[in-house]
Amino acid sequence: MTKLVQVAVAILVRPNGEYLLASRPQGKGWAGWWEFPGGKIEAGETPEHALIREAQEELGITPTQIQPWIKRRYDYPATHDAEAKTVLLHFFFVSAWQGDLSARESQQLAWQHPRLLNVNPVLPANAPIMHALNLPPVYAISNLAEMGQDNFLHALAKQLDQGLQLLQIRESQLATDVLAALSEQVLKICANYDCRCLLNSSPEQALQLGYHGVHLNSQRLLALTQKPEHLLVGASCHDAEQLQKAQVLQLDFALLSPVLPTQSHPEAVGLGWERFAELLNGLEIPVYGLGGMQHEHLAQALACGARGIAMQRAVWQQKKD
Ligand SMILES: Nc1nc2c([nH]c(=O)n2[C@@H]2O[C@H](COP(=O)(O)OP(=O)(O)OP(=O)(O)O)[C@@H](O)[C@H]2O)c(=O)[nH]1
Ligand SMILES: [Mg+2]
Repeated sequence: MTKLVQVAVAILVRPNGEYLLASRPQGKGWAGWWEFPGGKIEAGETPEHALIREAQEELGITPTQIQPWIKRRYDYPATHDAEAKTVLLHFFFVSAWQGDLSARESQQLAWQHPRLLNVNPVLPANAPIMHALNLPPVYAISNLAEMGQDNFLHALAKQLDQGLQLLQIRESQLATDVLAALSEQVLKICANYDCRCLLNSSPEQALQLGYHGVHLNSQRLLALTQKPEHLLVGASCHDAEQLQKAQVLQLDFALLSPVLPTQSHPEAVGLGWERFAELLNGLEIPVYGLGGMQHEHLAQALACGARGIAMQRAVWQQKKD
């Protein structure tokens, strides 16, 4: 049996979404590969303590805002410079720290834009993490039925100004020509921002209307045999079987709902956070929680291992800070 190594891993994030990678120094196993700063949890340490100690040792900073995220197990084979081992990685987001950041172990440091990874290779255990970081923590869903088009476009402009990066247009009640006109307007506004738009429809219609992506409902997901090309693809899931299907097809992300009771499906009880976390455990594709979500639920969703939250109502209301 190989040994199990517990590791605390820090994803340092700047307000603009960039995150920090470091190269593994010469002399360590997998030297030259890129990773997040961090290291082994020592006996008697909590993962948080190890995270802070490692950030001090490797970067000369003390994290002050720490958010637990995914735990991930990975089996490393033996290589020319390292023995075989199994790691249990405890990932944390670190969004604030004290001290001046510097490379204390002669490692190289590189800030990465979430969508333009420009260093390689990254440690193989991190592949699904890099994939998840391609996506932002908030996924907004349109709600014309309740808001009307003018209010929606107004609220959209405001959210784009505040950094919204992922949007689903979910308006299957609209006639084709009305949807086409709305889509043109939305895509035009979003083009001025770093926001990707998905249409809740068929891949064919999403492509035809010029969307960046398609969002499949669970029925479309279950009927799908191959990931549609040239589109960012998300899918709505309600159980383990649907999540598995989204993973097998290597979709870009899944939406799992309803986490909490919601106005749109008042008859549904909601999975609850515990079941939500259970369903996410071990999954390799990024997942958003949907159903009764408010901005303040983001930390809880991340702690369950989700990439973030999806909102159809609260996202269009002004954030209370
Ligand atoms: N720091 C870090 N380690 C990772 C990541 N992904 C990943 O698989 N690992 C693995 O987790 C283990 C971390 O050990 P480490 O060698 O960095 O430990 P350390 O900083 O305490 O250094 P040490 O070698 O002096 O004990 C390594 O096996 C490494 O391959 C990551 O993103 N960051
Ligand atoms: Mg380390």
